[in-house]
Amino acid sequence: MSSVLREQESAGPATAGSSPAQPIPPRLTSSQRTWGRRSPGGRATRSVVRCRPAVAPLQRCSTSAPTRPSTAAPSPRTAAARSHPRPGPALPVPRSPGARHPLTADPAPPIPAPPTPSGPAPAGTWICPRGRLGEPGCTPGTVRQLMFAPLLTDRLTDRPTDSQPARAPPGRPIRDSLASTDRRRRPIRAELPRSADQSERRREISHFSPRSRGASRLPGVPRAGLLRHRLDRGVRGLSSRPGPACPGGQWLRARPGPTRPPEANGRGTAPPSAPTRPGRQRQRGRVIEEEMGRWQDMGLEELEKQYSPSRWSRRMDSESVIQAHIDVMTAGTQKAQAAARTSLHVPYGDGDGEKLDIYFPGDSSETFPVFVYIHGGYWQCLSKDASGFAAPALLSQGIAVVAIGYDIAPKGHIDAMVLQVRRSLAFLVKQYHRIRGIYLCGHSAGAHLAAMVLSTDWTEFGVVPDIRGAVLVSGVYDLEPLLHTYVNDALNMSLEVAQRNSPILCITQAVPVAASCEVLVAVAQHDSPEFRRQSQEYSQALRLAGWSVSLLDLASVDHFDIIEKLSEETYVLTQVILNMIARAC
Ligand SMILES: Nc1ccccc1C(=O)C[C@H](N)C(=O)O
Repeated sequence: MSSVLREQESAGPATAGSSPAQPIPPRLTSSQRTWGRRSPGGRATRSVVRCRPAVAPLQRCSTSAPTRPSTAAPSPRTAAARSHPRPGPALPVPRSPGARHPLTADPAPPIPAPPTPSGPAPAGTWICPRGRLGEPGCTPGTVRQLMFAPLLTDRLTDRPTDSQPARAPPGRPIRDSLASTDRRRRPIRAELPRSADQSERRREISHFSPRSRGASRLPGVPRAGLLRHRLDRGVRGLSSRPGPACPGGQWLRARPGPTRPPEANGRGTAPPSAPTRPGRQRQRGRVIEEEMGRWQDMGLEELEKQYSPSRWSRRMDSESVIQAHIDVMTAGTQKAQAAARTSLHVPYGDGDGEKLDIYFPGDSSETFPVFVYIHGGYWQCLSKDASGFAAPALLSQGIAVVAIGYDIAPKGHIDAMVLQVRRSLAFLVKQYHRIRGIYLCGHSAGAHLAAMVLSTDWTEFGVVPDIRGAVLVSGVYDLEPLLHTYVNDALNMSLEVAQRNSPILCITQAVPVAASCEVLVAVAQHDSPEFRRQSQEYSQALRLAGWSVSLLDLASVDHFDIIEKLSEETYVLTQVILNMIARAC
């Protein structure tokens, strides 16, 4: 181990050197473990699993799952991404037993035997193997529903590369502010051949999913051109009181009003009460159907609401849910630091913010998988000091945790943040030779940064991190809509910056080895429709580029507790991550 990474013994009694690193224990039945695996030949699988943390009564589940035809035509945006100057991540990592990692001095350890199935899945586990629903491993109460991603076409347009930020003139929808570029754009359909099998599946899905009648997509995500989504009424307005201080940065709070003058950062004004299209409402608190358009057609007020995750939580009001999030993440991290052996504030660069925290599993003398967490906070809030909360659940399974720090805005610029997280990974790989695979995880803005890491050309870094999995939780993958919201006040992105930092525009064609990196895109039921759409479209685009991707729609959670609960060993996402690591080890 490099001296820079030598552990500082800050271990508490619980884990310090006590338990030897255990191989990740089996948690799922053999059929369950096949969930999300790659199809023969390395083609990406496509699966959307809607799941519920608690055991829920089985509604119905289908019995077969088609894979995307391998002859699928790439979307124009994917095609554009392929010609992007950045080449795809090449991950030439030997996986055979006894092989040497090209970047380590130590021989790679023998690959442990896959976990043996032992009994039924833990309560609340919902994982469904593709094509095996209905088999013994897929028991009533474990599966809510299985759906397939739709073929989203309306956002798959080619983009201008203007360096001028877009503006929304007063009283006009965002779309009008894009007129100079948008009118030149012709929406290009990226439909894939639709087999009879797929049509059949859509019928099955709508039959089995009464709450998503006729929709073969995530609820809340638009059908091409027209969004018919359901959401609870009772979205709370925001208080005008100033919010609590946000550790690591300024307080983030969406303003209720859109009355701001046009500014150089790309935001413009919008009508004070830019109406969304009329929706059909039932009673307060009950499910409604509402029609909305693309983000370009939204008024600024609606767009700000869509990009204010706290306004979609059903647990608390906007300010409370953010404050609770900060508190929970910080307290969880402190608890983890008190119990684990750690190396804190390890510099990976010269900048003040370029530090990372390492949490070591009980026995770190052997090689171990590393879970690298990139925090969220809209690139303006939180820090690595609130990023160790998931460590206890992972350390106990022999997985090290690394929390990455980066310079948030306004000090940090989005280009710099992307570079920092890339450099932090390169640093880890160069400095520490006992890493047995990296599993990236990012939440919200951190998911964006993690997604940018996936499209890194590592040649300029001199190393190729062995990224075997990526878990992208409630992320933003197309930054352009943010240009028109309060989020860009601190980020100050131009259209050009937003585009070159939009993962959906940087997707690289998966090469066979890169395809062995499993990507899990997770989104919360109570994320906003725009967040949900972004997750769906990004996962779809990755899949079309040959990546192995699963889209996970987590029921009964919002933008914040979807990640907070990672501190719980029994939480479904924790189980998915453990399972992903077990499969890849
Ligand atoms: N993702 C976060 C993580 C931590 C703290 C805040 C956020 C936010 O997104 C704040 C945003 N202004 C909101 O209205 O929800």
